Amino acid sequence: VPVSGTATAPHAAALSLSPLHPVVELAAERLATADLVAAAKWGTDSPIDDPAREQQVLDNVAAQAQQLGADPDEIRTIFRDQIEANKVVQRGLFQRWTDHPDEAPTTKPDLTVVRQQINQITSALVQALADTSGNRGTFVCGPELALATVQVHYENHLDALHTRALHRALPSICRD
Ligand SMILES: O=C(O)C(=O)C[C@]1(C(=O)O)C=C[C@@H](O)C=C1
Repeated sequence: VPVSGTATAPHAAALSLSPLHPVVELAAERLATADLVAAAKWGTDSPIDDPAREQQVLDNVAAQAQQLGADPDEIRTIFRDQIEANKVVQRGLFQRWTDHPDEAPTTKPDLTVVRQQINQITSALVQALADTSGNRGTFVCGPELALATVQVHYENHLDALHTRALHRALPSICRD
């Protein structure tokens, strides 16, 4: 079944009824990195909130949007939500690890390496957003977003925390 025109997104091949599936899938993949970020920061002086890094992410996505002919301000707004959602997961995990120290991570990923991974997903997500610009402005955007969210939820076996965060990531995807 031919789906949306997102040949550049690696996961666009997934069978889906929703053209927004790649967008929601990449948002979920970006949220999955929050587990690694949290593990990298746990027990260190690095705070969950890093405004300088956020600025860097937002400036990068705006520049990429411009190159793709997408609206930089719209992409910035969408990524403010991706970042807030990422922090929902990080805070949730810190709380869990504080309450249950036996569940805390025993290995510490390198934050620099994790951020390179985030950069790749971020870039693929900007591309998917540019590819679906038309879809995101129609009256069926909401239903298509809801359908893709249900599908990604089941495909990725999201737990309650990541489900809550995914919903935090999506309010700015549809234009109206
Ligand atoms: O890179 C980090 O330190 C992260 O926590 C990830 C991230 C993001 O989503 O890009 C989220 C929160 C921080 O304030 C900065 C960036």
